[in-house]
Amino acid sequence: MKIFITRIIPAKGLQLLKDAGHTITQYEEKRPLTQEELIEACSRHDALLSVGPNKLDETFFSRCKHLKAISLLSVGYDNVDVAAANKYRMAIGNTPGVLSGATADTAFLLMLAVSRKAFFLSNKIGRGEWGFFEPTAGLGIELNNKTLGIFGLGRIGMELAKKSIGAYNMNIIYHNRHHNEVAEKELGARYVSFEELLRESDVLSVHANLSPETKGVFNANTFSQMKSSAIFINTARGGLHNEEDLTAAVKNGTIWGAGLDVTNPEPMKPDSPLLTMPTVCILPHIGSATMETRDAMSEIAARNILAALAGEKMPHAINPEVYKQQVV
Ligand SMILES: NC(=O)C1=CN([C@@H]2O[C@H](COP(=O)(O)OP(=O)(O)OC[C@H]3O[C@@H](n4cnc5c(N)ncnc54)[C@H](OP(=O)(O)O)[C@@H]3O)[C@@H](O)[C@H]2O)C=CC1
Ligand SMILES: O=CC(=O)O
Repeated sequence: MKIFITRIIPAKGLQLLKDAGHTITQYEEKRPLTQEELIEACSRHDALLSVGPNKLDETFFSRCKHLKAISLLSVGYDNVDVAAANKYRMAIGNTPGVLSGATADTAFLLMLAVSRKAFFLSNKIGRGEWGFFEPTAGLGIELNNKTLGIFGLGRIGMELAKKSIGAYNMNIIYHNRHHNEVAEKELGARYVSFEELLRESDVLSVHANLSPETKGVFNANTFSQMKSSAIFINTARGGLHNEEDLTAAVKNGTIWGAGLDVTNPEPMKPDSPLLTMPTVCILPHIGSATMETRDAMSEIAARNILAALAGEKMPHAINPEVYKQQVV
Protein backbone atom coordinates (compact mmCIF):
# COMPACT_ATOMS: atom_id res chain seq x y z
CA MET A 1 0.00 0.00 0.00
CA LYS A 2 1.06 3.61 -0.50
CA ILE A 3 1.21 5.80 2.61
CA PHE A 4 1.47 9.60 2.59
CA ILE A 5 3.05 11.28 5.63
CA THR A 6 2.70 15.06 5.88
CA ARG A 7 6.09 15.58 7.60
CA ILE A 8 9.28 13.66 8.27
CA ILE A 9 8.57 11.43 11.27
CA PRO A 10 10.94 9.60 13.67
CA ALA A 11 12.64 6.46 12.34
CA LYS A 12 10.84 4.10 14.72
CA GLY A 13 7.38 4.54 13.20
CA LEU A 14 8.74 4.85 9.69
CA GLN A 15 10.60 1.55 9.99
CA LEU A 16 7.48 -0.28 11.17
CA LEU A 17 5.63 0.88 8.05
CA LYS A 18 8.55 -0.04 5.78
CA ASP A 19 9.01 -3.45 7.42
CA ALA A 20 5.39 -4.20 6.63
CA GLY A 21 6.25 -3.71 2.94
CA HIS A 22 4.44 -0.41 2.38
CA THR A 23 5.68 2.40 0.14
CA ILE A 24 6.13 5.71 1.98
CA THR A 25 6.10 9.30 0.73
CA GLN A 26 7.07 11.96 3.29
CA TYR A 27 6.30 15.63 2.59
CA GLU A 28 9.57 17.49 3.14
CA GLU A 29 8.90 21.12 2.13
CA LYS A 30 9.57 23.80 4.75
CA ARG A 31 6.08 25.26 4.31
CA PRO A 32 2.77 23.67 5.32
CA LEU A 33 0.73 21.76 2.74
CA THR A 34 -2.30 23.61 1.43
CA GLN A 35 -5.62 21.76 1.76
CA GLU A 36 -5.72 21.26 -1.99
CA GLU A 37 -2.18 19.79 -1.99
CA LEU A 38 -3.14 17.47 0.85
CA ILE A 39 -6.22 16.20 -0.96
CA GLU A 40 -4.31 15.82 -4.22
CA ALA A 41 -1.54 13.83 -2.48
CA CYS A 42 -4.12 11.64 -0.75
CA SER A 43 -5.72 10.88 -4.12
CA ARG A 44 -2.50 9.05 -5.05
CA HIS A 45 -2.19 7.11 -1.76
CA ASP A 46 -4.04 4.48 0.27
CA ALA A 47 -3.32 5.84 3.75
CA LEU A 48 -2.55 9.16 5.43
CA LEU A 49 -0.36 9.81 8.47
CA SER A 50 -1.20 13.42 9.28
CA VAL A 51 1.15 15.65 11.27
CA GLY A 52 0.02 19.14 12.25
CA PRO A 53 -2.94 21.36 11.62
CA ASN A 54 -4.29 20.32 8.20
CA LYS A 55 -8.09 20.25 8.40
CA LEU A 56 -9.74 16.87 8.05
CA ASP A 57 -13.19 18.27 7.38
CA GLU A 58 -16.30 17.35 5.38
CA THR A 59 -14.64 18.43 2.10
CA PHE A 60 -11.57 16.37 2.88
CA PHE A 61 -13.54 13.23 3.74
CA SER A 62 -15.88 13.58 0.78
CA ARG A 63 -12.90 13.80 -1.59
CA CYS A 64 -10.73 11.18 0.15
CA LYS A 65 -13.28 8.40 0.67
CA HIS A 66 -10.85 5.92 -0.83
CA LEU A 67 -8.38 6.18 2.09
CA LYS A 68 -8.09 2.92 4.00
CA ALA A 69 -6.34 4.44 7.03
CA ILE A 70 -5.96 7.88 8.61
CA SER A 71 -3.72 8.34 11.62
CA LEU A 72 -2.67 11.53 13.46
CA LEU A 73 0.74 12.09 15.06
CA SER A 74 -0.90 13.86 18.01
CA VAL A 75 -3.35 13.27 20.81
CA GLY A 76 -5.27 16.48 20.02
CA TYR A 77 -7.78 16.18 17.20
CA ASP A 78 -9.42 19.61 17.05
CA ASN A 79 -8.48 19.69 13.34
CA VAL A 80 -10.80 16.74 12.66
CA ASP A 81 -14.53 17.04 12.01
CA VAL A 82 -15.45 13.88 13.91
CA ALA A 83 -19.08 13.93 12.73
CA ALA A 84 -17.87 14.00 9.11
CA ALA A 85 -15.39 11.16 9.79
CA ASN A 86 -18.25 9.12 11.27
CA LYS A 87 -20.49 9.94 8.34
CA TYR A 88 -17.87 8.50 5.98
CA ARG A 89 -17.22 5.66 8.48
CA MET A 90 -13.54 6.43 8.76
CA ALA A 91 -11.70 5.66 11.98
CA ILE A 92 -9.06 8.26 12.90
CA GLY A 93 -6.04 7.17 14.96
CA ASN A 94 -4.28 9.33 17.57
CA THR A 95 -1.45 9.00 20.11
CA PRO A 96 -2.75 9.36 23.69
CA GLY A 97 -0.75 8.68 26.85
CA VAL A 98 2.82 8.41 25.59
CA LEU A 99 3.18 12.20 25.41
CA SER A 100 1.58 13.05 28.75
CA GLY A 101 4.83 13.16 30.74
CA ALA A 102 6.72 15.30 28.21
CA THR A 103 3.82 17.73 27.77
CA ALA A 104 3.36 18.06 31.53
CA ASP A 105 7.10 18.77 31.75
CA THR A 106 6.59 21.63 29.31
CA ALA A 107 3.79 23.09 31.44
CA PHE A 108 5.96 22.69 34.53
CA LEU A 109 8.92 24.33 32.77
CA LEU A 110 6.73 27.30 31.77
CA MET A 111 5.22 27.63 35.25
CA LEU A 112 8.68 27.81 36.84
CA ALA A 113 10.15 29.99 34.08
CA VAL A 114 7.33 32.54 34.36
CA SER A 115 7.52 32.57 38.14
CA ARG A 116 11.22 33.56 37.86
CA LYS A 117 10.97 35.72 34.70
CA ALA A 118 13.54 33.32 33.25
CA PHE A 119 13.25 33.98 29.50
CA PHE A 120 13.23 37.76 29.90
CA LEU A 121 16.21 37.78 32.27
CA SER A 122 18.16 35.36 30.08
CA ASN A 123 17.55 37.57 27.03
CA LYS A 124 18.99 40.56 28.93
CA ILE A 125 22.41 38.89 28.89
CA GLY A 126 22.46 38.81 25.10
CA ARG A 127 21.58 42.49 25.02
CA GLY A 128 24.57 43.31 27.25
CA GLU A 129 22.25 44.29 30.12
CA TRP A 130 23.71 42.03 32.85
CA GLY A 131 24.82 44.93 35.01
CA PHE A 132 25.48 44.07 38.65
CA PHE A 133 23.92 42.08 41.49
CA GLU A 134 20.76 43.96 42.44
CA PRO A 135 19.03 42.66 45.58
CA THR A 136 15.69 44.19 44.59
CA ALA A 137 15.69 43.56 40.84
CA GLY A 138 14.63 40.56 38.74
CA LEU A 139 12.56 39.15 41.57
CA GLY A 140 10.14 36.31 40.94
CA ILE A 141 7.59 34.48 43.05
CA GLU A 142 7.85 31.08 44.73
CA LEU A 143 5.59 28.12 43.97
CA ASN A 144 5.89 26.31 47.32
CA ASN A 145 2.51 25.47 48.85
CA LYS A 146 0.66 27.52 46.22
CA THR A 147 -2.59 26.44 44.55
CA LEU A 148 -2.38 24.92 41.09
CA GLY A 149 -5.70 25.07 39.24
CA ILE A 150 -6.09 22.71 36.29
CA PHE A 151 -8.69 23.30 33.59
CA GLY A 152 -9.07 19.85 32.03
CA LEU A 153 -7.59 17.36 34.50
CA GLY A 154 -7.07 14.36 32.23
CA ARG A 155 -3.90 12.46 31.28
CA ILE A 156 -1.55 15.46 30.95
CA GLY A 157 -3.12 17.38 33.83
CA MET A 158 -2.58 14.34 36.09
CA GLU A 159 1.13 14.25 35.24
CA LEU A 160 1.48 17.98 35.94
CA ALA A 161 -0.38 17.63 39.24
CA LYS A 162 1.94 14.81 40.37
CA LYS A 163 5.07 16.77 39.47
CA SER A 164 3.80 19.93 41.18
CA ILE A 165 2.87 18.12 44.38
CA GLY A 166 6.25 16.35 44.42
CA ALA A 167 8.30 19.47 43.71
CA TYR A 168 6.35 22.19 45.52
CA ASN A 169 3.68 20.53 47.64
CA MET A 170 1.13 22.41 45.58
CA ASN A 171 -2.54 22.20 46.44
CA ILE A 172 -4.49 20.91 43.40
CA ILE A 173 -7.92 22.18 42.36
CA TYR A 174 -9.53 21.43 39.01
CA HIS A 175 -12.52 21.94 36.77
CA ASN A 176 -13.74 19.33 34.25
CA ARG A 177 -17.21 18.45 33.03
CA HIS A 178 -17.00 15.29 35.15
CA HIS A 179 -15.22 14.44 38.39
CA ASN A 180 -11.80 12.80 38.05
CA GLU A 181 -12.14 10.32 40.88
CA VAL A 182 -8.60 8.95 40.57
CA ALA A 183 -7.16 12.47 40.97
CA GLU A 184 -9.40 13.16 43.94
CA LYS A 185 -8.48 9.88 45.64
CA GLU A 186 -4.79 9.64 44.81
CA LEU A 187 -3.72 13.29 44.65
CA GLY A 188 -6.27 14.95 46.91
CA ALA A 189 -7.37 17.11 43.99
CA ARG A 190 -10.48 19.18 44.78
CA TYR A 191 -13.24 19.69 42.20
CA VAL A 192 -14.33 23.33 41.94
CA SER A 193 -16.64 25.36 39.73
CA PHE A 194 -15.05 27.26 36.84
CA GLU A 195 -15.51 30.54 38.72
CA GLU A 196 -13.77 29.11 41.82
CA LEU A 197 -10.94 27.85 39.63
CA LEU A 198 -10.43 31.39 38.33
CA ARG A 199 -10.64 32.97 41.78
CA GLU A 200 -8.49 30.51 43.75
CA SER A 201 -5.65 29.51 41.40
CA ASP A 202 -2.14 30.89 41.94
CA VAL A 203 -1.19 29.06 38.75
CA LEU A 204 -3.93 28.15 36.29
CA SER A 205 -2.84 25.53 33.75
CA VAL A 206 -5.01 24.69 30.74
CA HIS A 207 -5.18 21.05 29.56
CA ALA A 208 -8.69 20.67 28.12
CA ASN A 209 -9.01 19.83 24.45
CA LEU A 210 -10.10 22.59 22.08
CA SER A 211 -13.79 22.25 21.22
CA PRO A 212 -16.70 24.60 20.50
CA GLU A 213 -17.32 24.53 24.28
CA THR A 214 -13.78 25.51 25.29
CA LYS A 215 -12.93 27.94 22.47
CA GLY A 216 -11.96 31.33 23.89
CA VAL A 217 -12.98 30.55 27.47
CA PHE A 218 -9.96 32.47 28.73
CA ASN A 219 -10.77 36.05 27.80
CA ALA A 220 -11.00 39.55 29.31
CA ASN A 221 -13.96 38.54 31.45
CA THR A 222 -12.34 35.40 32.87
CA PHE A 223 -8.86 36.95 33.32
CA SER A 224 -10.53 39.72 35.33
CA GLN A 225 -11.77 37.12 37.83
CA MET A 226 -8.24 35.76 38.46
CA LYS A 227 -5.80 36.88 41.16
CA SER A 228 -3.54 39.76 40.15
CA SER A 229 -0.65 37.50 41.28
CA ALA A 230 -1.80 34.57 39.09
CA ILE A 231 0.19 32.83 36.37
CA PHE A 232 -1.73 31.55 33.32
CA ILE A 233 -0.24 28.52 31.51
CA ASN A 234 -1.56 27.07 28.24
CA THR A 235 0.01 23.98 26.68
CA ALA A 236 -3.29 22.69 25.22
CA ARG A 237 -4.35 24.78 22.22
CA GLY A 238 -4.09 28.52 21.53
CA GLY A 239 -7.77 28.62 20.65
CA LEU A 240 -8.71 28.26 24.32
CA HIS A 241 -7.47 31.79 25.10
CA ASN A 242 -8.04 35.16 23.47
CA GLU A 243 -4.51 36.38 22.84
CA GLU A 244 -5.34 40.10 22.69
CA ASP A 245 -7.16 39.83 26.00
CA LEU A 246 -4.26 37.88 27.50
CA THR A 247 -1.80 40.53 26.31
CA ALA A 248 -3.90 43.26 27.92
CA ALA A 249 -4.36 41.26 31.12
CA VAL A 250 -0.61 40.87 31.63
CA LYS A 251 0.18 44.42 30.50
CA ASN A 252 -2.40 45.94 32.85
CA GLY A 253 -1.48 43.73 35.81
CA THR A 254 -4.88 41.97 35.80
CA ILE A 255 -2.79 38.78 36.12
CA TRP A 256 0.93 38.45 36.89
CA GLY A 257 2.19 36.51 33.90
CA ALA A 258 1.70 33.79 31.30
CA GLY A 259 3.48 30.78 29.85
CA LEU A 260 2.38 29.52 26.46
CA ASP A 261 3.43 26.53 24.37
CA VAL A 262 0.47 27.17 22.09
CA THR A 263 -0.58 30.49 20.61
CA ASN A 264 -3.31 31.95 18.47
CA PRO A 265 -2.35 32.10 15.64
CA GLU A 266 0.50 29.61 15.19
CA PRO A 267 3.16 30.47 14.38
CA MET A 268 3.00 33.52 16.66
CA LYS A 269 3.86 36.79 14.92
CA PRO A 270 7.42 37.84 15.84
CA ASP A 271 6.20 41.33 16.77
CA SER A 272 3.73 40.05 19.38
CA PRO A 273 4.01 42.31 22.46
CA LEU A 274 3.84 39.17 24.61
CA LEU A 275 7.36 38.28 23.51
CA THR A 276 8.89 41.29 25.26
CA MET A 277 7.01 41.10 28.56
CA PRO A 278 9.14 40.17 31.62
CA THR A 279 6.58 37.76 33.06
CA VAL A 280 5.75 35.96 29.82
CA CYS A 281 7.52 32.86 28.47
CA ILE A 282 6.58 31.43 25.08
CA LEU A 283 7.63 28.19 23.38
CA PRO A 284 6.86 27.19 19.77
CA HIS A 285 4.47 24.26 20.38
CA ILE A 286 7.12 21.79 21.57
CA GLY A 287 5.05 20.13 24.32
CA SER A 288 5.81 16.55 23.30
CA ALA A 289 9.18 17.24 21.69
CA THR A 290 11.55 14.76 23.32
CA MET A 291 13.30 12.05 21.33
CA GLU A 292 11.74 9.33 23.49
CA THR A 293 8.21 10.70 23.23
CA ARG A 294 8.29 11.42 19.51
CA ASP A 295 9.62 7.88 18.90
CA ALA A 296 6.74 6.48 20.93
CA MET A 297 4.20 8.68 19.14
CA SER A 298 5.50 7.61 15.73
CA GLU A 299 5.22 3.97 16.78
CA ILE A 300 1.58 4.34 17.86
CA ALA A 301 0.71 6.33 14.73
CA ALA A 302 2.30 3.62 12.57
CA ARG A 303 0.53 0.81 14.46
CA ASN A 304 -2.79 2.60 13.93
CA ILE A 305 -2.12 2.67 10.17
CA LEU A 306 -0.96 -0.96 10.06
CA ALA A 307 -4.06 -2.14 11.93
CA ALA A 308 -6.43 -0.25 9.63
CA LEU A 309 -4.65 -1.49 6.50
CA ALA A 310 -4.94 -5.03 7.82
CA GLY A 311 -8.69 -4.52 8.28
CA GLU A 312 -8.38 -4.51 12.09
CA LYS A 313 -9.42 -1.98 14.75
CA MET A 314 -6.84 0.72 15.43
CA PRO A 315 -5.25 0.46 18.90
CA HIS A 316 -6.13 4.13 19.48
CA ALA A 317 -8.99 5.74 17.57
CA ILE A 318 -10.67 9.04 18.44
CA ASN A 319 -14.00 7.73 17.10
CA PRO A 320 -14.22 4.01 17.97
CA GLU A 321 -17.97 4.38 17.47
CA VAL A 322 -17.37 3.80 13.74
CA TYR A 323 -16.44 0.21 14.50
CA LYS A 324 -19.99 -0.40 15.70
CA GLN A 325 -21.27 0.65 12.29
CA GLN A 326 -18.94 -1.44 10.16
CA VAL A 327 -17.68 -4.99 9.91
CA VAL A 328 -13.98 -4.76 10.73
N1 LIG B 1 1.49 21.45 23.51
C1 LIG B 1 1.55 20.26 22.96
O1 LIG B 1 2.46 19.92 22.23
C2 LIG B 1 0.49 19.26 23.30
C3 LIG B 1 -0.81 19.65 23.49
N2 LIG B 1 -1.76 18.71 23.80
C4 LIG B 1 -3.14 19.17 24.07
O2 LIG B 1 -3.53 18.70 25.35
C5 LIG B 1 -4.87 18.28 25.30
C6 LIG B 1 -5.15 17.32 26.42
O3 LIG B 1 -4.55 16.07 26.22
P1 LIG B 1 -4.84 14.85 27.24
O4 LIG B 1 -4.55 15.25 28.64
O5 LIG B 1 -4.18 13.65 26.69
O6 LIG B 1 -6.43 14.74 27.07
P2 LIG B 1 -7.48 14.12 28.09
O7 LIG B 1 -8.68 13.80 27.27
O8 LIG B 1 -6.86 13.03 28.90
O9 LIG B 1 -7.80 15.35 29.06
C7 LIG B 1 -8.58 16.43 28.68
C8 LIG B 1 -9.41 16.86 29.87
O10 LIG B 1 -10.17 18.01 29.51
C9 LIG B 1 -11.44 17.92 30.12
N3 LIG B 1 -12.40 18.69 29.33
C10 LIG B 1 -12.79 18.49 28.06
N4 LIG B 1 -13.72 19.38 27.70
C11 LIG B 1 -13.92 20.17 28.78
C12 LIG B 1 -14.77 21.27 29.04
N5 LIG B 1 -15.63 21.71 28.12
N6 LIG B 1 -14.69 21.86 30.25
C13 LIG B 1 -13.86 21.40 31.20
N7 LIG B 1 -13.03 20.34 31.01
C14 LIG B 1 -13.06 19.74 29.81
C15 LIG B 1 -11.77 16.42 30.13
O11 LIG B 1 -12.60 16.07 31.22
P3 LIG B 1 -14.20 15.96 31.08
O12 LIG B 1 -14.46 15.09 29.90
O13 LIG B 1 -14.64 15.40 32.38
O14 LIG B 1 -14.66 17.35 30.87
C16 LIG B 1 -10.39 15.81 30.33
O15 LIG B 1 -10.15 15.54 31.68
C17 LIG B 1 -5.02 17.72 23.87
O16 LIG B 1 -6.36 17.75 23.44
C18 LIG B 1 -4.15 18.63 23.06
O17 LIG B 1 -4.91 19.70 22.56
C19 LIG B 1 -1.46 17.40 23.90
C20 LIG B 1 -0.18 16.96 23.69
C21 LIG B 1 0.90 17.84 23.36
O1 LIG C 1 -0.19 19.20 20.15
C1 LIG C 1 0.11 18.05 20.15
C2 LIG C 1 -0.78 16.97 20.38
O2 LIG C 1 -0.30 15.82 20.50
O3 LIG C 1 -2.01 17.19 20.44
